Amino acid sequence: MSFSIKQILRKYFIMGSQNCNRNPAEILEEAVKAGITAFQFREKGDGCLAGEAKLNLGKQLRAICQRADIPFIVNDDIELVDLLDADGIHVGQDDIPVESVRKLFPNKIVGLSVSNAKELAISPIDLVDYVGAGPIFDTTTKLDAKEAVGLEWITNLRREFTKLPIVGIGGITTENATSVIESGADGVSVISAITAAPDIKRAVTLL
Ligand SMILES: Cc1ncc(COP(=O)(O)OP(=O)(O)O)c(N)n1
Ligand SMILES: Cc1ncsc1CCOP(=O)(O)O
Ligand SMILES: [Mg+2]
Repeated sequence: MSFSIKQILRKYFIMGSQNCNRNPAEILEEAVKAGITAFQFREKGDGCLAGEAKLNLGKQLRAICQRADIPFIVNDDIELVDLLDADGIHVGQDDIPVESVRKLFPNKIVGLSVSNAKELAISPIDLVDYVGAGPIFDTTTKLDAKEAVGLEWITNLRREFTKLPIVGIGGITTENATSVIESGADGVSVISAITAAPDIKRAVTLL
């Protein structure tokens, strides 16, 4: 894979079966064809799969990304990284510490959620490949999401870290995606803007 992290973050699609009202593999295929630049397998929340069913879906989605040469990132689940030969892992502030993740996977993409200055102060930014900043806007997709922090959070992060790869997350739509990039993010990460889109090709193109 020869992409830079900033290119990978451009149109970063996140999804699990709980986000899909039809076959997740079909949705991912359409999103890949439409031009997403990375995918995160996030099987989490009400109605999500577990155990073998989760692994099997992961294998299916991993294969789609492999064929299209799109980076495949696993959310939270350390064990799945090797089982699915993922390109990376995304963790949050309450997940396995970044120091351990980096030790386990010295050569994989590691992403960390950072939602505010307090979290930033305790985050080993030098150990991660990118930061997921948000929720920028209100979202109903993640029930335990923190309060929306607004575009200002992206502006602040960019001012402090001129070179750090940053992706915005939370409530990002085809209408507000430009404002996230204009505030200094390298890309947008979305769930419902793609999974709930009546026309995935159009949604990804607009993003
Ligand atoms: C790109 C990106 N940014 C942030 C998150 C949120 O991670 P986290 O805070 O650990 O919450 P969960 O997704 O695990 O519920 C993310 N997944 N991806
Ligand atoms: C996983 C996650 N982390 C912070 S907000 C969020 C959900 C994003 O979903 P949507 O793009 O539908 O608002
Ligand atoms: Mg997490």
